[in-house]
Amino acid sequence: MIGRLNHVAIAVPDLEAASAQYRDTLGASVRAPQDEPDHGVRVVFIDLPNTKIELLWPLGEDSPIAGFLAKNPAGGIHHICYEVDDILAARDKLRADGARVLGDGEPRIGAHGKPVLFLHPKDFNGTLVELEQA
Ligand SMILES: CC[C@H](C(=O)O)C(=O)SCCNC(=O)CCNC(=O)[C@H](O)C(C)(C)COP(=O)(O)OP(=O)(O)OC[C@H]1O[C@@H](n2cnc3c(N)ncnc32)[C@H](O)[C@@H]1OP(=O)(O)O
Ligand SMILES: [Co+2]
Repeated sequence: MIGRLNHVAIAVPDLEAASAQYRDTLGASVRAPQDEPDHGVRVVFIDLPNTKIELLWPLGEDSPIAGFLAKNPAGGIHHICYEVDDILAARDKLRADGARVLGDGEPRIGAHGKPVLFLHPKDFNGTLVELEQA
């Protein structure tokens, strides 16, 4: 079911500093910030030869990453995103296997304009998993 690793997301306390570090110190290709108000984050994508890094910064009062940053003030790996061919079929199988699909279970459009879903970290070895329709 899961396919390519689409991105690894890192929550950061300072998006400009993290972007500059990846661009200047690590010599990576860093895209411009994009606000995702529906998801309560501002994101910066970093293109790697085999996947992407998604830097996440909280946008708005009730950002879903605010709690994570409060617990991890220096930042940290927040989630991993796998691609799936059919996100609704994936959702239904995951539910049938007892995994918790977050939110109301309906895919929402993510940062790449594709439907995404999130799976509870407690069901996947303490790792928040995002699925993105390939
Ligand atoms: C623009 C879209 C973009 C894209 O790629 O397309 C994105 O990726 S948007 C990313 C931001 N959106 C989300 O993360 C949505 C899904 N996340 C959630 O619904 C919440 O963050 C949730 C439910 C995972 C955690 O909620 P909260 O922060 O309120 O913490 P809880 O106390 O409810 O957490 C319960 C339990 O889980 C642990 N936890 C929380 N976040 C993570 C995490 N990122 N990785 C691993 N574990 C996590 C938390 O520590 C609690 O554990 P406990 O042992 O009970 O303390
Ligand atoms: Co993501």
